[in-house]
Amino acid sequence: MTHALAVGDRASAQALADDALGAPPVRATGLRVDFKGQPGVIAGLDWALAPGQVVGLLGRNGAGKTTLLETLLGLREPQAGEVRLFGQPALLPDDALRARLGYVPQHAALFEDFRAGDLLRYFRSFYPRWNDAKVDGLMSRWDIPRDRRVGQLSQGQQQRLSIVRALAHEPDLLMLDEPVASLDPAGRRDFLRELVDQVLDRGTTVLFSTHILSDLERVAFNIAFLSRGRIALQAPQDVLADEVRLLAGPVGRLQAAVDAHGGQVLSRRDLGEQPRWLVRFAEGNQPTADAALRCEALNLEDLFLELTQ
Ligand SMILES: Nc1ncnc2c1ncn2[C@@H]1O[C@H](COP(=O)(O)OP(=O)(O)OP(=O)(O)O)[C@@H](O)[C@H]1O
Repeated sequence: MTHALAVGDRASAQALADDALGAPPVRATGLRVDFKGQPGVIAGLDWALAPGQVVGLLGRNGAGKTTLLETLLGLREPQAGEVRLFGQPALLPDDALRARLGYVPQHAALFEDFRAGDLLRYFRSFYPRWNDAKVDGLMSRWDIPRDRRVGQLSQGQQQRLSIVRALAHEPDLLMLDEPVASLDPAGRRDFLRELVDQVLDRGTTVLFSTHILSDLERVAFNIAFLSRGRIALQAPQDVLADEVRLLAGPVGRLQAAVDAHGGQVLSRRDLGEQPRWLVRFAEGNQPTADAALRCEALNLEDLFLELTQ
């Protein structure tokens, strides 16, 4: 007879296994966040990020991306479940763990009256490590005047400053909430290059939310789709392109194709003129289209629309 493990048991069993293998940067177990009148914004999420992974988090407005990032970082207490960062409870970080974390919130509550340079000096005092050369390089490359008050910087400059602040102490885990929303295309490209460098140089684990799919398409990030409080799908982009197909045709044909090719149905719309299912097949094992069955690969935007409806 098997027994379902309670979340607490599962979390501690997982913690033991993590300790044996080296704890991952992020491990969420049975995570649940409810808001008044809105239960299940995060709905029993089990998720982990591997060291050095760079994950783009996608989801519609209100899907819960900010809530998820805040909860993963221990800034918001979940109604159920647990988050561990490098094996430590996210809600009880010690100074050493704090120094390993970097966060760029969606609306940076930067100190408006501080001059940009003073703000960085202030944050510098909190961290055992601070890369002055990186800060100087980014401040001049990104054109942020050090002597201007933060409140007088443009939105894009404030966002850049927030990114500089988060990169300066060389965190091992970096979470960014729509970090490029106010950046121009050149700034976005430069930011992405910086992220990639950070990962290549230091093996930083990065999780960032974004709505700008074209940026993701340019870099081979791992993509995670948040929908209905869970990660509906996560894979590197090339794997998504190779393995995920939209099938359209009569339900019987769709089921037959899934059965014959061992597909995993990710979403299905059976109503309407032509039912269509989004299905993941092992590489090289996709059904072929015929007169009764349409079978097509999707670009990131179409995949987003199908998965996050
Ligand atoms: N403090 C709060 N109190 C009540 N409801 C909240 C609170 N914060 C978020 N919510 C609700 O939880 C849901 C998820 O919000 P969240 O900001 O996490 O979404 P998001 O995916 O980051 O959205 P966006 O893409 O628009 O930034 C929304 O419906 C929002 O109204």
